[in-house]
Parts: sequence; structure tokens; C-alpha cells
Amino acid sequence: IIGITVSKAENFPQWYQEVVLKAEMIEYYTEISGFFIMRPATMYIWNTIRKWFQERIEAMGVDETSFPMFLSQKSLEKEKDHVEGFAPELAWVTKAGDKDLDVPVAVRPTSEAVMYPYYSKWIRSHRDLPFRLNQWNSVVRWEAKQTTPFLRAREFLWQEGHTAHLTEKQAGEEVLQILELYAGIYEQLLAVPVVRGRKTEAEKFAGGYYTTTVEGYIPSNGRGIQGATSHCLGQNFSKMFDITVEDPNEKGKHIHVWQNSWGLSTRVIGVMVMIHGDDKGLVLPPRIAKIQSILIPVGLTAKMSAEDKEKHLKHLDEIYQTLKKAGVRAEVDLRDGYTPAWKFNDWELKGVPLRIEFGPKDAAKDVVSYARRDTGEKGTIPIAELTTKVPEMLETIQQDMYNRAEAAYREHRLKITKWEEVVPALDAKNVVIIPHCLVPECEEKIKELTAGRSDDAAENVPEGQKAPSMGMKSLCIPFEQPEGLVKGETKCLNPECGRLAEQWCMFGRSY
Ligand SMILES: O=C1CCCN[C@@H]1CCCn1cnc2ccccc2c1=O
Repeated sequence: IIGITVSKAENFPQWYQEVVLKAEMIEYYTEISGFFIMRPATMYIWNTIRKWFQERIEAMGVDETSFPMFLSQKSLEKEKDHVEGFAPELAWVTKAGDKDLDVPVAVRPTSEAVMYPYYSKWIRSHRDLPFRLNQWNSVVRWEAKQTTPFLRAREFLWQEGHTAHLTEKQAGEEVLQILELYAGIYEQLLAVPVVRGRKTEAEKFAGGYYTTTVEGYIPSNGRGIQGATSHCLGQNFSKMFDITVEDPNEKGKHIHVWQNSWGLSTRVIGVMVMIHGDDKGLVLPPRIAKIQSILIPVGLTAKMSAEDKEKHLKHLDEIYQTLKKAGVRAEVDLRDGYTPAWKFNDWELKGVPLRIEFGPKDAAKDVVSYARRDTGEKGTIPIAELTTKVPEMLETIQQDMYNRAEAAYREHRLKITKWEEVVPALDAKNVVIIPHCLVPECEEKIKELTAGRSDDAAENVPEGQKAPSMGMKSLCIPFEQPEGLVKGETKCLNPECGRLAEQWCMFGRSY
């Protein structure tokens, strides 16, 4: 069996790459770098997320749409001021066949510029509000940085919601409603805890008014990771694209609508793999596992008569049927020519949450033997109790996986009030929450001050090999603010800043 050849603790990047490849989630698209093939194991998870989210936004009155994947120079021009930062990531089509296009078109990196000229056309009266569309699609951003499966790819799947409202208040309510759904995808489906908060001015979507975010944490390297964002765009885009309605209270007067845009991508799958995986491979939370329980016959030795073997497998099939009826996504592995041990490794690599073994010894006692993938715990379950015990155990696994990840995040999210404690905390794989002035220049300074010098003198590291550790960025201003910050008195923690602190702000090394 070709399992994972490195340990998660020893070589995290290599471990991650092996897991997504050997668990058959991803294939590298070697024709063009930065692109990945998403295989059935991945698409099952993505489709589970999509069904969960789609059902809930439909209940909110969001309709589905599908816009073209190309945008014109002209409409890009309308949002040029904030697009310039993104310009290097735009992929352009300049030819069709052997003919140059008179006007090159860009592949969408996001769809504001594609959609909003039509919002302008369709949204005329306040009765058209709230106007809400979402599309499930892929976008292209020609990343210059090193790509990683799920976390940073040049094309990824996401949903992008784009809504218009009459007032800032109505827009603001929806921003948070969607953010809670994003948190729900992480916490209820992926068993991944997230911190909810607002991005600082330096880290928000520049074209927007404010950005709310769910922030994850990767224990293996102590980095923060942006999980999904729900932006209030204010009236910025309705002014750029002339999206107005007649003022219901004042004839002849026009109001620029208040807009939101919100997106969650296949990045969420990478976060789940990184947090829950172990040295045997993927560990899937039961709620998003295509196979929740794999049934494997054991103890079928050669000296067993064909008749006894058949009887045993028939009994196993009854167990399988019982589990299916109980709503468990179960499969039976009857592959010939593979030992039980080989099968155990294979299904552990693929992250199946619960293994059920059934041999003659089990049959004699009317039990099955089980092994939990997350903890390795083994035991037996009376066959008569499978219908209740197996669904219960799957829910327990889901909850335990969340609780362990939540504890790891909580224990590595340190409230710090002494600057000299910051870098040691980062080096110990923590993210920090510090009193901060929220001024962009100060964040830049903090990034410099916390970037580790490449201390080549460090033990047994060849000259110039030790990469300088990156500085910390702001991750979010947590909605849940700790105690102890006295407005007008508490100083920003950056010793070179000197300003007063506005709020507690979470910082960390990040993706
Ligand atoms: O996040 C979201 C959620 C979904 C809808 N769009 C917003 C904002 C996207 C911000 N963004 C991100 N990368 C880009 C890359 C190239 C051009 C433009 C952009 C760009 O506007």
C-alpha cells in the first residue's frame, strides 16, 4: 500500500500534497501549472456544501443566475481604481482561432463588472428591491504566488452572491445573515471552528464599504486563513454602474442602491483536510463523507467451506441493508485478492469515519467490531443495536472532531498586552489578539516588526537556508471583543505607533 510517506508534524506541505493526491481528491493538471483536477471525492464534499447553502439562500429569496465568464475592458474600466491591484491576476483572451480579437476580453476573476451593468438595467423601482442573485461557477485569477490544492489555485469553484437593497441597514442585515451561513458550513458540515469578524481597512475588499469574514486556524503551522467573506459594498458600485431606484418618499429623487457581495470557494475543503487529516491520511467529518461506514469481512480463511463463506457474506449483507435503512451511507468492500489489513489502510487513507469488521468470531457473538477513524478507538456493537448505535457514533465523531479543533484554536488564540510576547507567541504557532489603532500604516509596520530575521546562525541549518518567517497580518476585528481595552486610554500595542487603540484585533501569520 502506498500510504503517506511523511508525518504531518515533520513535513506539513509534503504531507498535505500526498493526502489530497492519495485520497484521490485532486490530480495535478500538469499541462498548465496552478490548475488542479477535482475528483469525485472532492465533488461529493463540494456538492454537499452546495446543497446545504443553496437550500438556505433560496429560503432567503435569493435566485440563481448564470452570467458570461468574460468581461470587457470597458466594464473593467468602471471599477479601475480598485482593480488595478488585481490587474496582474487577470487572464485575457486576445485571439479566436488565428484571428486577433479587436478587443481582448478578460476571464472573470469575480463577476461585479459582468453583472452590474445589467443590475443597472433591471433595477428601476424600489419595488425591485431587495434584488438578490447568486451564481455557482468557477473564476480565474492568474496567481503569481506558489499555488496549493484548494487553498490557492488559478481557477477555483465558488458561489458569488450579489444583492441590492434600499437601505444600508437592510444590506447590513443580509451581510451578517450570509456570514452566519458561512460559519455554519465550517462548523456544522466541516467540523471546523471559525472566528467571525470584520476585516480592517487595510485587509478589506478595496472596492467595498466593509468586509466581514470567517477566519480559520491551521494548528500544524499556526497560521490563520481567511475562510469566506461577506462584503457590504455600500453605494460604491451603484455609483460606478449607475444602479438607482426612485426615492419612495420623494418623487423625482433617485437613490443609489446599497449592495452586498459574498463568496465561499473550494478553499474550504483544503482547510478541512489540513485540520482533520493525520499520518494515515484524510479524516472526514461524517456529515460530508460519501462513505460514512465501510463494512469489511474478516477471518474468511481458505479452510472455511464455500457454504460457510457464502452464509457469512449473506449475514454481512443483512448488516449492510440494516445500516442503509438507518440512513447510514455504508458500503461493503468485497474486493478479492486484498487482505483485510490492506483494505483497512486504503479506507483510512480515504478518510472513512467508521470501519465495521465482521468475522466468524463476531458472528458467533452476534456483534460487529468497529474502529473510529478519528480516534482509532475500537470495540464491538451488538448487531441488534446497529440501527441506533451507528448513527449515534457518527454524530459523536462529528461533534468530537469539532470540539478537538475548537479547543486547538481557542488554546492558540492568545490575548496579548505586552509587545515583547508577540513574536514568541507566533513562533509557538499561535495567532494573537492585541489592542490596535486599526490604521493601515501601523499594520504595515507590524508586518515588518514581526518578520523573523533569517537567523542563519540557527542550529544545524545550512547557510542561507533558514527562510525568514513572515510577518503577521491582521486577520479580523473579532465581533466578540475581549475585555480590558479602555477607549481613550489603552495604547496600540505596536511600540512604534503611539496611537490609542480602537479595538482588539486578531493578527497572525497567514495564507
Ligand atoms: O470576494 C468577493 C465575494 C464574491 C464576489 N466578489 C467579491 C470581491 C472580489 C474581490 N476581487 C478579488 N480578486 C480580483 C482579481 C482580479 C480582479 C478583481 C478582483 C476582485 O474584485
